[in-house]
Amino acid sequence: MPRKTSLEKIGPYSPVRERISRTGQDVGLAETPNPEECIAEFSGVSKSYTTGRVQFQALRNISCRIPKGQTSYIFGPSGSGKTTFLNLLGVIDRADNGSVTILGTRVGDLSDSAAADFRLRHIGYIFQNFNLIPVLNALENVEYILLRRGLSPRDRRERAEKYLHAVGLKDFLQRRPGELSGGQRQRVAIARALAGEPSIIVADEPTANLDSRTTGEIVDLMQRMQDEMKTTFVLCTHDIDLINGSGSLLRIVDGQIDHTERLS
Ligand SMILES: Nc1ncnc2c1ncn2[C@@H]1O[C@H](COP(=O)(O)OP(=O)(O)OP(=O)(O)O)[C@@H](O)[C@H]1O
Repeated sequence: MPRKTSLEKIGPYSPVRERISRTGQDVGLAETPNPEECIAEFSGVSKSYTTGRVQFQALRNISCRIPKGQTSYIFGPSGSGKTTFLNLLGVIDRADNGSVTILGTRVGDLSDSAAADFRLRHIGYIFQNFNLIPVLNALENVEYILLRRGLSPRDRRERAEKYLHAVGLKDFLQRRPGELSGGQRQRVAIARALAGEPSIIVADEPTANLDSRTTGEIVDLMQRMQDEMKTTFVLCTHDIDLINGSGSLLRIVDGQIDHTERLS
């Protein structure tokens, strides 16, 4: 029987088959990019949550690598463990077992204050509900992260303007989040994530609160920013339409990675 191509193995997600061109090569966990081409590695990672007396295993013995300078899509149905995965990669939470290594640092071994410092220096975040500070305007929202990183007022202003211009908000710098559309708010959040010039940007369902036209614009923007700046983006979604362009796909089902794919 002929060997199934990797996209055929994706099975019920037929839009992927239709929409994504590919190398046809199933990467396979053992063959995922060489360690030197990777920015992060999960090794035997498990994570469970306890509610009352019930324990739920959200991630089971996950091993994978995240390639540097590309977009990786963490794709899977609701409840499959995508956010849990992203929280470990974003150093927001710690694994129960196994290790998460980012830029050569086993982040689970860091103290709370060292983890906070690591997040500030290396990770940018984009959330589905934008998480902007309502009393600050667009410029100040972006400057705030740079203030925390110790940039001078002049450097903060220059850098915040540069990234807000890059995401198409040149004329909206003085607007507060409440005076911006959903798409514009997410553009501010993307500018904020980029402005810190982090090693990795993690984006958890970044278009979940946007209409389909705005979703397309935001997806294109993130792709363009990734192409131009060669930042590593890791984006989790249950929406196949977000998977656009090149990079890697990791599908999570029931807390396990059941498929990896190099996209082109
Ligand atoms: N803090 C928590 N306490 C208890 N259970 C949790 C907690 N966080 C997540 N879970 C459970 O762990 C599982 C994985 O959740 P997770 O949010 O990682 O999935 P997801 O793939 O991101 O889902 P969605 O696409 O719906 O956001 C789910 O069954 C969820 O109910």
